[in-house]
Amino acid sequence: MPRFTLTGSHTSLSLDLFADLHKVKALLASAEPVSGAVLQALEDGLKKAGADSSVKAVMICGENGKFSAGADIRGFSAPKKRGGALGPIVSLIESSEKPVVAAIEGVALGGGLEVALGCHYRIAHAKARMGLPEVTLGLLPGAEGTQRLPRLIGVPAALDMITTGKHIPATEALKLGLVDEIVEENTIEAAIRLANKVIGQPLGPRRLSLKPVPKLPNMEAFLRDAAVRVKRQARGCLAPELCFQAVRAATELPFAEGLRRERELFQVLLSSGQARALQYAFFAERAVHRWATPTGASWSSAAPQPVRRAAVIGLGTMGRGIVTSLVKANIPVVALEQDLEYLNKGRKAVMLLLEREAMKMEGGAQTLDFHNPARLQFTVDFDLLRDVDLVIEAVFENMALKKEIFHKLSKICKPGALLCTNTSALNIDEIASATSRPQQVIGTHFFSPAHVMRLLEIIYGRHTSPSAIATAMQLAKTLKKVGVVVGNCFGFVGNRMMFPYVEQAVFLLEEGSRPEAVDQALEDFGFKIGPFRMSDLAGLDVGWRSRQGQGLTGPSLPAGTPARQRHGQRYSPLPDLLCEHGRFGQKNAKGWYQYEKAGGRTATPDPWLHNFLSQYRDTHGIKTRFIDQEEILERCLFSLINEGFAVLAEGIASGPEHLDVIYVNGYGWPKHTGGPMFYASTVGLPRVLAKLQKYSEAHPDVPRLRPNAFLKKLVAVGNPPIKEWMSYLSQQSAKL
Ligand SMILES: CC/C=C/CC(=O)SCCNC(=O)CCNC(=O)[C@H](O)C(C)(C)COP(=O)(O)OP(=O)(O)OC[C@H]1O[C@@H](n2cnc3c(N)ncnc32)[C@H](O)[C@@H]1OP(=O)(O)O
Repeated sequence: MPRFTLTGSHTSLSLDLFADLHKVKALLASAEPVSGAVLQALEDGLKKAGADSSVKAVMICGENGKFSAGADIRGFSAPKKRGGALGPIVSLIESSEKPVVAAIEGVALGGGLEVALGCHYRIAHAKARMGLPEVTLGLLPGAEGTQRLPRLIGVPAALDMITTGKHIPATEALKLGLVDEIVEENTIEAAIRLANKVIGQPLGPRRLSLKPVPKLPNMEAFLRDAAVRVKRQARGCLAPELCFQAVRAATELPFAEGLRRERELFQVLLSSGQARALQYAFFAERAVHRWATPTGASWSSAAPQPVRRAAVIGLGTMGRGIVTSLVKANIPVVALEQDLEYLNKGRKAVMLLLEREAMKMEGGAQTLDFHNPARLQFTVDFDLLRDVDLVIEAVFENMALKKEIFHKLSKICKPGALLCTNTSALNIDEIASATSRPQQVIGTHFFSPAHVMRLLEIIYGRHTSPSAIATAMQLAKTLKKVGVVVGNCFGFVGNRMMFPYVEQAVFLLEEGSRPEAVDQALEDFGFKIGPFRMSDLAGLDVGWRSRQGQGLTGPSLPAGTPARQRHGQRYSPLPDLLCEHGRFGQKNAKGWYQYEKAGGRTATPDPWLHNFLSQYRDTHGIKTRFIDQEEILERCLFSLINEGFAVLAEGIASGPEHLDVIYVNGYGWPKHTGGPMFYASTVGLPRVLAKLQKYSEAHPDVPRLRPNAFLKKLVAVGNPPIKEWMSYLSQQSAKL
């Protein structure tokens, strides 16, 4: 059988849409409008195969063990490039009079999977992954995928894949009927065998466009529930809802009309700002992986050390999540606590988390081996840390305690061991000063719950070695997290930018707003959870202890300090007062809201709090005023963004995408806006500046509302695109 592949000897066919990753990257470097050429080559190839009577079947495969990662994402924002041209090619494949078999190895994603859906048969390697991730890029599968997939695997499974964009393993694809066969050995040979077998068999039943969408006994009810679910999960993101509409069209319209609807919806998404933001977020995540420090260290100059065994100190909320994360990544762990009581409590909690994770993984290829002491050992004996490659300290935020632990580690651990501190704000250099090896001390700031949240903020100190940074970045990858390398300052990047945001939220309460109004505005903007609900969840006492430590409240506050001022700046004692009234948040059923019980999750507005706020305003002579949603958003978001410019100007992060990746992955910032700095670029820096100026004039005692000099400079030079921002930072003003 003559063989026609998309790749191999027809190398030109493997370009762009059908490229393996290596090729996609190569393409990006070239200015050639290759996509059209590839589509043309495909069309020509198919026509040639159709016209050649010696060709009995066609096999489509990828190159270098990968079927296709889909369209070149950068192409969506390129001028004149419009998606959709692939659809007719997929139709052409399907209408072939000779059987076409897709041989799927590696990945078949997006347009790649849509090509496979046009084929009459699909065969996949057992390790292959498939998906329609367009929704994660703010799009929908616009090459007829929303109409073919439901016909093949049914509406519930298709809707799930298309609205979440998840990649599924070949084993699951086989169960769903997405592929006809999976093989452990050579996929291409197996595909050729299959093609030979099906020559001469009728193709009609294999053409998905001719199949009806499988009926459900309760399709209407199913779609109604699904619509509500998708909308709730989308939280303001357009793509999942439009993906849903396209799939619903498949259930209501004939194939050709469904395609028209798919194209219309695709165009709406393509021209939306959200698609641009989500595509920016895709590349931002990859950009932060290419870390560099002011001294020029990077992957190319620093090799990560292997982490064969790790230790975690402290089994509180963070430590438990970190242990779970390490076990899930198959790294043997020693978990250490200060005494047996804490150890037993921690062990129980870790085991519970791991049981739950094991249940989630049931039926999958991987299993969790955590009952074996060689994989997970609980101890109170520091000596067991002698031969670990890496230690993560996760005790509570107390500098003296952390220094004591690091001093001990420096004496006990083997010379090459990496010493990590899971602090959310404390000075890495000061912690490192307690050791004899500051080059091996690094901050690894996990986010709660640590086995779930994707972000790992990696903080280098003055003496941290490049290899320590590379090891921490490699660890992030092993833990399936996104590591972001940042410099050392109070709160690092994430929390430092969060301070002004929370500060504004509380000031808004002083001036007349309510927690539920502020939370609602920010949740409508797309945050997973507003600042007051978040603070109740985290526990109000955490911040209270920290402020006491900083001398901002509590017994060490000098007598006569004005209630609403610290160091000459505006300060709100509201959060302190709530704690003094014994309101610590969810843990004791009252905080900014009231809850059904201690540990309850349902926040209800609390008349006590409303009354307390009006008394507070009376006491301090504050005239209550109505604060609209616009002011809430502008003050909270723009003050956070303003701090972001300060972070960039000080060289704490090497680019705005670092800040965006941190916020999207660690702070619930809505990804479809790209992150705070990308959002600022879409709002327009002149507008951000003007608003900050306005609010700063109204609140001269709030320094964090004063527009940062870097922001002013960017406006002065004409509001350049985000990718050019860093070039306007003078060498002198940046540490980088
Ligand atoms: C009408 C026609 C419409 C078609 C719709 C589409 O096809 S939209 C595109 C759908 N495809 C995707 O969303 C896949 C995106 N890629 C990935 O999920 C992952 O890259 C991967 C394929 C699973 C591989 O992951 P891995 O961790 O191994 O590598 P990286 O993610 O680091 O990627 C390596 C480099 O390749 C670049 N890249 C990958 N896919 C694309 C792509 N589709 N377009 C452009 N570039 C892509 C990626 O950016 C990395 O390069 P860097 O230089 O490091 O940025």
